[in-house]
Amino acid sequence: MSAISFKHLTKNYGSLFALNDVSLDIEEGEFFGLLGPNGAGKTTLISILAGLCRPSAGSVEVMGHDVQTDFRAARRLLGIVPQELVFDPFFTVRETLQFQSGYFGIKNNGDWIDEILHHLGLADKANKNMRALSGGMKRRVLVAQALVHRPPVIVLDEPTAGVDVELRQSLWKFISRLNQEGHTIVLTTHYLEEAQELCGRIAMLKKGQIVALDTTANLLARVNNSQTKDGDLEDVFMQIMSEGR
Ligand SMILES: Nc1ncnc2c1ncn2[C@@H]1O[C@H](COP(=O)(O)OP(=O)(O)OP(=O)(O)O)[C@@H](O)[C@H]1O
Repeated sequence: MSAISFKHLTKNYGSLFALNDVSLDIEEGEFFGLLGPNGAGKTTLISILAGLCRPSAGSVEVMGHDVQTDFRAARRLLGIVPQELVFDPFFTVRETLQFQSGYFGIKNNGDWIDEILHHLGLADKANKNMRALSGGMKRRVLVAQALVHRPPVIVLDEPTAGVDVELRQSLWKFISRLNQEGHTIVLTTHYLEEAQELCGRIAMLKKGQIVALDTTANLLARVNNSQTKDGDLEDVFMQIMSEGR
């Protein structure tokens, strides 16, 4: 069974097709990268997956559960780290995570919350109000929030935008560990060197369509190395995006 299965997914706003007949299967245990320029449709794809946006046509399943007809089961299997920082400023970090656990009907989640706080370098911020945190710290809480219910599938939408080097490294170490433990990871990022280092397989989106889907190694091998630096995903990306213009 696939971790995530997008089936003939289309989303249009009038004549603008944010997604145009996208089909894609992400297998259990993969570290998968979703790349594309601004406006390619990455966030739309994730919003439909999260049940925040309805497709115009097609469907999505998370481990066999349809995100529309079987929303609760599908949502429980997913941990989503959104791009935008949205919080209740009056809660502390710990309260935010306890509240999120309650949303999934989980009680006595303190040990796991402590573990997440520790791995994300948030332990000393646990009792601070959300409004008192810096942007980078708030982003760490977003990651923590996505993990409170121990979801097998974790989706990160540009998690390192505006984040310092130290957090990037600790975040990737933690996420890689979760992947090694069997979690499926889906990542969107504009930092191609991160995708190159972390992702086993990559889909590239352009104007709502998949224009490349392959292992990272095969994508890197695609570009003629006499023209480019050896094995640089940025060159591959630029070449693929310029094709068929
Ligand atoms: N509510 C909406 N109404 C109209 N058009 C929209 C709406 N939401 C998204 N779009 C359009 O759909 C297209 C895909 O947007 P989307 O946010 O999915 O791209 P993205 O790949 O996530 O881009 P970025 O890298 O900038 O985050 C864009 O052209 C965008 O302007």
